[in-house]
Amino acid sequence: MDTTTYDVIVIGAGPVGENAADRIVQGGLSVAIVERELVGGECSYWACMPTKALLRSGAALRAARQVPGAREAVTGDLDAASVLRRRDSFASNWQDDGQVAWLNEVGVPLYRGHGRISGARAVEVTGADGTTTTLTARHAVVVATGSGALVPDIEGLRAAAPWTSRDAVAASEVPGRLAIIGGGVVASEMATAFAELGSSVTMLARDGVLHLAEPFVGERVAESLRDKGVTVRVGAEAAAVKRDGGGTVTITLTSGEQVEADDLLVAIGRTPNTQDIGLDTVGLTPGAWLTVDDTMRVEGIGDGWLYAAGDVNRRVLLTHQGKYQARAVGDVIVARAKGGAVDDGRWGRHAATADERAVPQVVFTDPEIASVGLTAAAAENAGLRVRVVDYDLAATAGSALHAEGYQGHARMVVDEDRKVIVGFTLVGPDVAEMLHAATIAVVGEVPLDRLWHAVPAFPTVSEVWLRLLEAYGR
Ligand SMILES: Cc1cc2nc3c(=O)[nH]c(=O)nc-3n(C[C@H](O)[C@H](O)[C@H](O)COP(=O)(O)OP(=O)(O)OC[C@H]3O[C@@H](n4cnc5c(N)ncnc54)[C@H](O)[C@@H]3O)c2cc1C
Ligand SMILES: NC(=O)c1ccc[n+]([C@@H]2O[C@H](COP(=O)([O-])OP(=O)(O)OC[C@H]3O[C@@H](n4cnc5c(N)ncnc54)[C@H](O)[C@@H]3O)[C@@H](O)[C@H]2O)c1
Repeated sequence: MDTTTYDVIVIGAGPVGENAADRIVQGGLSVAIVERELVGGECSYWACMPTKALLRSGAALRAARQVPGAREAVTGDLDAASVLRRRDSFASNWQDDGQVAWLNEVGVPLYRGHGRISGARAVEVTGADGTTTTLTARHAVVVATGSGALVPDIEGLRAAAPWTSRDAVAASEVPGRLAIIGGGVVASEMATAFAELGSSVTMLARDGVLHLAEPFVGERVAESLRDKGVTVRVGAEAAAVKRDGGGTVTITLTSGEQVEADDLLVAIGRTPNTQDIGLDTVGLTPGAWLTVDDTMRVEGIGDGWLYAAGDVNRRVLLTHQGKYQARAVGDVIVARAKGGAVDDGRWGRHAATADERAVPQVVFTDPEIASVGLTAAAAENAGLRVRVVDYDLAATAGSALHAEGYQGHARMVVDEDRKVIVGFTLVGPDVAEMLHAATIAVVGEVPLDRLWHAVPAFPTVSEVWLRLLEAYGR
């Protein structure tokens, strides 16, 4: 058995592990990274990038069809084979050479294999050929092992070989009939993509469509899915699943009704990849999410050598937010190792403060949903004195130019005591790129009377900022 020592060991080379390692090297420490599958993680091969590639062609086609002049030039339907090929290229054909080359470039040695903590500051790596290498860390171990799809205990479900998000994202064919259990982000995006690619989709949205967002979000996405021919069944819950010899899947609902499909996607959330990473060797529970403080240090570990960033700590299951945590964790490990000052107060360099109240997210459905911070309901639940201002995005000059029949909506949630925006939601075509202005307003806690002087250019959809402030009373 080979034993090698580094300042820091990172387990998991997804976007978060890669970024943490990079930051640690930039800080002047040595670091090794352990990866059991593909360097780049879920996001690169089975999540963010390939899903957005699956959705982009449909969005481009819709956009062209909404503008006279361009509309006449578009004569056919989506070419599914071509969409899938483009998806393949955005998943780098499930090869990680490019990302491995990047690790080499930044000076991070890669250990391929399954990583397990084997005691304080020790990680055992088991390679595909069964050989083991023990890595020891002088300062810290960072767990960035991410999450996997959660499959519920529904009678017959596992035996029916359902799709998880990985299967949907990497599908080589478009199923004739696709049923989806779930009404969240994966379910909504995949229902959009497969409906546009030609599947007949049934969505079993037990708790509603995107039900944690502002209420108008789910309403608009559900309406648009129905317009695409998707059967959206809010409140429907699967009780049993069976796949027959011919391959047809039958889902029996708790109401007794049955839904038939060729494939069934389960998209009801995630489970942490912590079942087999040696948590028991340091007194933690295998299979549990890792609870961390604002510097991503795992709670309950002796002298604090263990950190967890990204999906695995459950703070926010988004790539950009995980990478933000990775920057904080990389920098704080370096600071602590070198005896430097630790800036872990609110909005400090070593704290992922934005995770609490300023998380931006774009859901690439039709219409797109772009949101940051708290919904009105969440702000009220947090005890804030809230004022909600709504505006019809279609009433801006920019939106009329952008597309014929543009439909959209904006909501600004104001903390009345501080006169700052704490939440912002946009629904409409191409609103994704408008989100960052709202993120800056929320994170910067920009007072509304100063925001008045941030004048949106004419004629853009961003003029909604002016209209919202006028509606507020400026
Ligand atoms: C379908 C889908 C679409 C998504 N779309 C978006 C989006 O558009 N935008 C967005 O921001 N987020 C999106 N997400 C969420 C995003 O994918 C995750 O938040 C992100 O991948 C988390 O990064 P991570 O590095 O924490 O984990 P992961 O990306 O899961 O990477 C963890 C890595 O650790 C490795 N690993 C695990 N255990 C071990 C072990 N014991 N030893 C060695 N290696 C190990 C894994 O192989 C993996 O490579 C999407 C998620 C899904 C499922
Ligand atoms: N564009 C993006 O940012 C993007 C895209 C896809 C995924 N993601 C991330 O990936 C994560 C996983 O997405 P997801 O859609 O799997 O989870 P989710 O948490 O977004 O949605 C899960 C849905 O399943 C429902 N549900 C839970 N248990 C159920 C059950 N037993 N039966 C039926 N329905 C049930 C919930 O009510 C919810 O609507 C999300 O946290 C999200 O942040 C992000």
